[in-house]
Amino acid sequence: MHISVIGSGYVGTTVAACFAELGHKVTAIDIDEEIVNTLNEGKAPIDEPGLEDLLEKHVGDRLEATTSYDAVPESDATFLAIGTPSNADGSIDLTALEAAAEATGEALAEKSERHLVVIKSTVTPMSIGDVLEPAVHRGANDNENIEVGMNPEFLREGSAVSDFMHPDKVVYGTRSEWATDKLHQVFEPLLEQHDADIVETDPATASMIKYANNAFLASKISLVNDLGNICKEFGLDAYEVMEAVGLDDRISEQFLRSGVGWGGSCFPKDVNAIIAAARETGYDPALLEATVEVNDRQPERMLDLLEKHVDLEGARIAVLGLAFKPQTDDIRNSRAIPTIENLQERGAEVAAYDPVAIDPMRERFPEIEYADSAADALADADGTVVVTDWDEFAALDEEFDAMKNGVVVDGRRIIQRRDGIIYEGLTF
Ligand SMILES: NC(=O)C1=CN([C@@H]2O[C@H](COP(=O)(O)OP(=O)(O)OC[C@H]3O[C@@H](n4cnc5c(N)ncnc54)[C@H](O)[C@@H]3O)[C@@H](O)[C@H]2O)C=CC1
Ligand SMILES: O=C(O)[C@H]1O[C@H](OP(=O)(O)OP(=O)(O)OC[C@H]2O[C@@H](n3ccc(=O)[nH]c3=O)[C@H](O)[C@@H]2O)[C@H](O)[C@@H](O)[C@@H]1O
Repeated sequence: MHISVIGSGYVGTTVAACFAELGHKVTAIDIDEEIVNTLNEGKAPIDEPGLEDLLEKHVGDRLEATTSYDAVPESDATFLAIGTPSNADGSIDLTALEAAAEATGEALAEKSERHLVVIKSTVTPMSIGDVLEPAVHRGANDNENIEVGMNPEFLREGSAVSDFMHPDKVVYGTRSEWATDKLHQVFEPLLEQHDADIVETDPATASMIKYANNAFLASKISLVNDLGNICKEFGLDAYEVMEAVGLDDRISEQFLRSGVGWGGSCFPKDVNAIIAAARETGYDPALLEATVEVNDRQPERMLDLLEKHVDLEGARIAVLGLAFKPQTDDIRNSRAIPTIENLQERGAEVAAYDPVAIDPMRERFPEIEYADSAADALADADGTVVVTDWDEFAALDEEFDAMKNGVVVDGRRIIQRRDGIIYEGLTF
């Protein structure tokens, strides 16, 4: 098959490279010329394990990038993987996706065979029928050969290629048997090599499945954090408790790591978007609001613990970890951001370190000190907080001896307790 993929960010580039690996001819389309040029050199515009190998293998052969939508009508199906950020009130901002949907429609206005346009972006259920389908059809001058479907994506940053190639489920959100068959032709080569459940449903339900998935995972972590905070008050270790709880198959051992909370480009925006969409209907999503509230409180709790041992006014505090999770330089909604803001409000001087995420954080906080290593950040520090669970922090040992006061508040349960430090786990 020939597939066009509009948008070459985290999802679009991964999807395009993986479709090529599955044997499809792929045209990747992005408005950003720099991204297109990078892709056509066989290089990855984002840092994801295995992605550049796939691009090197397929660019110039099965995979080509361009800024032009001309290849859209020549392809058999088009996937839209455009960002869906938040408005100031948390609701979904569809501006970029709607523009791309309309441009896709325009490219298909003269097409005389049936063509499937698939929304890959995460969008609120009603926005497909209310905004995106109308945009495609408006662009296509109501060409009746064009149909819109939904195929949500569940990959994680840091393991995007592997997650795409080994999904638990593939969701086909369509309005006709023809569209379901078309989507199945796209995924058949993947499903031949990997056993995944196929869910066949309508587009709105498909997009709600995506929100429910992310809301469930974010709420699971917030629940674990709430229980973890209670454990801490009782002097108990939430990790020991959750290890036992996770033995229950109905709960599962995954996503039970308590600490400073969830960040990233998706959980915060998606939980807020579904809350805003629910409120628009008049429904008050009380549990999801609590999910956000618990998450927002964790950095402050971490600093309250620190302040039990250190007067933060004028103190030098090392912040270990700036990325929203390990194996990425992505700082979007990282828990390091409220942690640093809060430290500044409390009068502390921040010495920050991360193996890869210093440059993006420097743009956000140009005024703080960035250390070249964890050891340098710890030197002469009055205290340290651990925000990201990078493996290299687990190996820290005598580096703590260079601290002025060896107070360590561990937001991720990654630091080994040792003599000479005052260790406080956030939930343990
Ligand atoms: N990042 C992730 O791990 C995941 C993201 N998603 C969802 O996938 C969607 C895309 O997310 P990302 O890939 O992270 O976004 P991104 O911001 O990394 O990439 C979007 C790309 O679209 C391009 N673009 C914007 N307007 C365009 C237009 N009119 N025509 C062509 N290209 C255009 C931009 O230049 C950019 O390269 C979002 O809805 C997100 O929620 C879903 C699962 C995982
Ligand atoms: O919609 C999306 O974009 C994606 O969002 C998440 O993926 P991602 O944000 O890349 O990363 P996760 O591994 O889920 O971690 C998210 C946050 O939760 C935190 N987390 C995770 C697990 C845990 O037990 N505890 C915990 O605090 C991480 O530190 C991180 O800040 C989902 O896991 C993906 O399935 C989904 O496709």
